Amino acid sequence: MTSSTQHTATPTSSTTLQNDLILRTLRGEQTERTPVWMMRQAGRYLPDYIKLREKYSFFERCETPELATAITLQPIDQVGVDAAIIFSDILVIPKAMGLEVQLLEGKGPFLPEPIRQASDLNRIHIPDVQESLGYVFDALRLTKKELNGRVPLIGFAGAPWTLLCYMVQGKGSKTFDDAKAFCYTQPEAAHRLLQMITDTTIAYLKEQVKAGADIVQIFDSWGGLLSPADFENISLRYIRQIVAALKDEVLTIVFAKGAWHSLEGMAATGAHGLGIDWCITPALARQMAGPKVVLQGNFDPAKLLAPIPVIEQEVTQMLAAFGGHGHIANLGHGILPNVPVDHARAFVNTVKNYRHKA
Ligand SMILES: Cc1c2[nH]c(c1CCC(=O)O)Cc1[nH]c(c(CCC(=O)O)c1C)Cc1[nH]c(c(CCC(=O)O)c1C)Cc1[nH]c(c(C)c1CCC(=O)O)C2
Repeated sequence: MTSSTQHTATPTSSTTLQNDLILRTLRGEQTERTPVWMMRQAGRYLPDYIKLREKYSFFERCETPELATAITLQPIDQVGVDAAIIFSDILVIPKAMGLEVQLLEGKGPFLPEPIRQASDLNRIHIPDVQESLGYVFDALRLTKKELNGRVPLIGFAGAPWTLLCYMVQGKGSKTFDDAKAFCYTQPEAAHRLLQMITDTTIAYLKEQVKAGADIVQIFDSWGGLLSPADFENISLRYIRQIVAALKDEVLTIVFAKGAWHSLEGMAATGAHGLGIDWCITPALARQMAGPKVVLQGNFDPAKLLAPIPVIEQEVTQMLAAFGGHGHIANLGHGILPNVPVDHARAFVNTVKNYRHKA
């Protein structure tokens, strides 16, 4: 292990990294093979994670840097992905802003006192991120040290719209209709909330970069619930602010699930990479996003439940469809909890063994 002094981030330099494939890809360089990682790779489907879950609550796991680091490293050691993503959650932001957030076993997030009207905004604030989220930065620093240059480290945050969904609805939902109703009936309060989340997220991600994140990804898991016009007005305009504030300091990836209609607008934010799900072909995504931006995705996570030979065949087809350049192999959404570890490994190894024919 290297020195115990604090890590000084050098986000654009990869000289100390043994595997910098994903960084070079995001910078637009041609690489010897396609890099690969999996959204939600830390946790859920890994037996060692499930053991930790019996001993510590979800937020204990997030807030104890030694636990967060151990969980972050599990897929590096056990599945062989080309990047680590810090173990944390998008809901640490609503918590830091002053809302109570619970994670109910088997049920998901629960916020007992959600935001429902303008006066509720008095209950939340833009936090000092060092004070309220210092544990995330500690976890990033410790993970960076433990990784010892093996692979780059990805930091992340939820997009403001996706965080509003949980802060207003108070729990998971297929439609987030209370969150939408809030935006459509009280637009002034909704935009005030979105701006507060945006300001917090910018400060938060900047500190993640200082603590060692080589890449930051913005997860807009519920972007696809909005019409193209509403996506622009409620989601993309805030993502644009976040990317603008970060893109000269760190490599950025925007993943707005289901919002493929706005790939052109997302590319125009200047993000280095855009995540896509399995409901769009690589060719159409490339056409919409333009030639420059890197595309990340887009394997259907449920297909990891298929037999291994099927996974190998379908991953090979996906890689061919992306054409070899400007692509980071990933799933089109998070890995499912019931995926066998050797199926996840088959996904990763198929990418690693594939060579695109010139
Ligand atoms: C919407 C969202 C959340 N959290 C996240 C998103 C965006 C990505 C997506 O759409 O999947 C992001 C997230 N959550 C977690 C990570 C860790 C890093 C990684 O492995 O990618 C990341 C990147 C850990 C977690 N966050 C959570 C778990 C599972 C809880 C547990 O294992 O006890 C993990 C490993 C809990 C969580 N947190 C959230 C939900 C809906 C749930 C419950 C259902 C679920 O398991 O996904 C909110």
